[in-house]
Amino acid sequence: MILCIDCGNTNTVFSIWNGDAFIATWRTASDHRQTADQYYTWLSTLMSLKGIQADISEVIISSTVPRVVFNLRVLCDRYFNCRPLVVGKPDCHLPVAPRVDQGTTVGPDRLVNTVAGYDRHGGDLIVVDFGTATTFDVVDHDGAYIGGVIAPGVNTSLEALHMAAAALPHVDVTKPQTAIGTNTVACIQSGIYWGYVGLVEGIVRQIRQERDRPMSVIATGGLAPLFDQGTDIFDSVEEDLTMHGLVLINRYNRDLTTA
Ligand SMILES: Nc1ncnc2c1ncn2[C@@H]1O[C@H](COP(=O)(O)OP(=O)(O)O)[C@@H](O)[C@H]1O
Ligand SMILES: CC(C)(COP(=O)(O)O)[C@@H](O)C(=O)NCCC(=O)O
Ligand SMILES: [K+]
Repeated sequence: MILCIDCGNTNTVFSIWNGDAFIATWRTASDHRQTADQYYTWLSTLMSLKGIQADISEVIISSTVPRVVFNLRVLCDRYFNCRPLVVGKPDCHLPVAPRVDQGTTVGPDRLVNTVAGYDRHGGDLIVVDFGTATTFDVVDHDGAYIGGVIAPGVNTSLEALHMAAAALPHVDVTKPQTAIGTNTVACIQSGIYWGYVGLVEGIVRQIRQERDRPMSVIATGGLAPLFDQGTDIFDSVEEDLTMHGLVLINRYNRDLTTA
């Protein structure tokens, strides 16, 4: 079985691929202080609760938090007796190289989303990922990542507003029925929700204008389904997109070494 790990700035998601399907997915807060032993205790408990035998033979990691990778490597070495494939490292190959400014490091999550999106939809694609940051990845006709957009994430913006304004509480993001809020919480929720709907629609419009061709738009990340309710800009919402990309990249690299 393959263990796929997607570490974002807020959450780290572990999924187990049995060769045909993901048989389990678990989430923990991203924290570089979490040790290999802590990961394993947590993971093995959840696995035994689901009755999953621990025959993990391969691990692939995408991490937007570089410091987390060290302990994840120790986890693989100590408990799964394998060397993980880490997206973005020189020994992890991608089907198509990104075309960006020389010296730029593209977030591994964005590279993985590109591979997954291209596999499912073909080229000329925009992938919107609602994470700690809201990112837009532009995928060329041949599957290359050619750049995109990084905007503050929905919860990141809410937190910044709460921190900066003495009288504004922390609120949870939901879809308000109306744009006009009649109390403070409703006003903030409207600003965030309809503000992000406008941000996504505006950026997609701008990208399409620059590319001057039809482009599909797919959304992923924890908050994608909520925002999908307020716009018809998305052709699909795919919560498993990053995990799907990790499986593809793992297979691609395995095929290269056995070829
Ligand atoms: N289903 C959900 N409902 C509400 N908030 C969510 C949900 N899933 C994720 N979030 C929030 O969205 C933000 C981004 O989460 P996530 O996609 O895990 O980010 P990252 O990949 O950057 O770690 C976080 O603040 C998280 O708490
Ligand atoms: C933009 C990101 C912070 C998004 O990370 P996330 O919201 O998934 O935690 C991450 O992809 C990153 O650190 N990127 C490096 C710069 C770039 O992609 O151009
Ligand atoms: K992400």
